[in-house]
Amino acid sequence: MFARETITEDTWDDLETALITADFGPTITEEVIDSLRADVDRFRTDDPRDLQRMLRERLEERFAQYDPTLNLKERPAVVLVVGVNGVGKTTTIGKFAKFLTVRGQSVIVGAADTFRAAAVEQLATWAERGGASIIKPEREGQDPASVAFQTVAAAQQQGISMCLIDTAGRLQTKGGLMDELSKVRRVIEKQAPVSEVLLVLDATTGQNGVSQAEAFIEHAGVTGLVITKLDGSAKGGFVLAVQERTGLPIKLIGQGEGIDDLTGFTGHVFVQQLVG
Ligand SMILES: Nc1nc2c(ncn2[C@@H]2O[C@H](COP(=O)(O)OP(=O)(O)OP(=O)(O)O)[C@@H](O)[C@H]2O)c(=O)[nH]1
Repeated sequence: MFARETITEDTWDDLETALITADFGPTITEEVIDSLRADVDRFRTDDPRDLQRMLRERLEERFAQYDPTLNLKERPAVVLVVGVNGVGKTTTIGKFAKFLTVRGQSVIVGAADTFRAAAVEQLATWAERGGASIIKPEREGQDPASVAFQTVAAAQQQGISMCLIDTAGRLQTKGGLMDELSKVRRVIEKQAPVSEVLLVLDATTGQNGVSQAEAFIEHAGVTGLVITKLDGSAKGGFVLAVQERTGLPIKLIGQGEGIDDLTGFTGHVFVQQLVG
């Protein structure tokens, strides 16, 4: 598209297809194309390389509306990780622990998803890989809020700087889940403020995944998003669509199943990768 001699009607058709295929969604696609057509007219250019540069600028402007900075100033900084089943919460916590430990932080993880013993063991494995200690429930089905409480208490007693709390992903009834989460939060806040509530979304589920997570967005006080499985999916546009749809900034992205496959989010870098 950008390597052609000139900008033609085919260029616009191809650009539209590319943006839709990358999961920007129809609204962003239309707005971006309309504004690029206006720019191309205004600057009287027919050079596809100008179009590529202008596309980069348009997307960067939109990303710049959101601040991806993690708020981890409190000690301990308590981070609740929420999201529906299978989106990559446990994996993300392991990767995030590693992300923080290599930056000199000490990390403790709380297994507040207490309903599946296997889930607790999976989290323990990831915590170990990430260099974090872990607080596990004493028995299956223990009140998640009490595990969260013990985790924050352990962080305070041991002077650990970061506290990552894994929560249940089941979408039982919306009411039940939200009651559970608000109890976890209330109990934590008796000891320490909650610095971040990160909602994990799977890029491969696209806009459907956002609908499934709506209850969290409405009721869990989410402060930022983590987008997982961005590797191997050509769905980078989802990253912008999801920010604009939820009004929430993306703070971390997962691009693989390995412990090091989590990075902070920089709109500028992301657009460079996406547009070239
Ligand atoms: N390719 C890829 N796979 C990922 C990524 N993040 C997680 N996964 C995979 O997604 C699957 C589910 O990850 P989990 O961390 O178990 O998801 P979860 O949300 O904790 O799941 P539940 O505990 O069942 O709610 C695993 O097979 C992970 O390896 C990623 O960034 N890229």
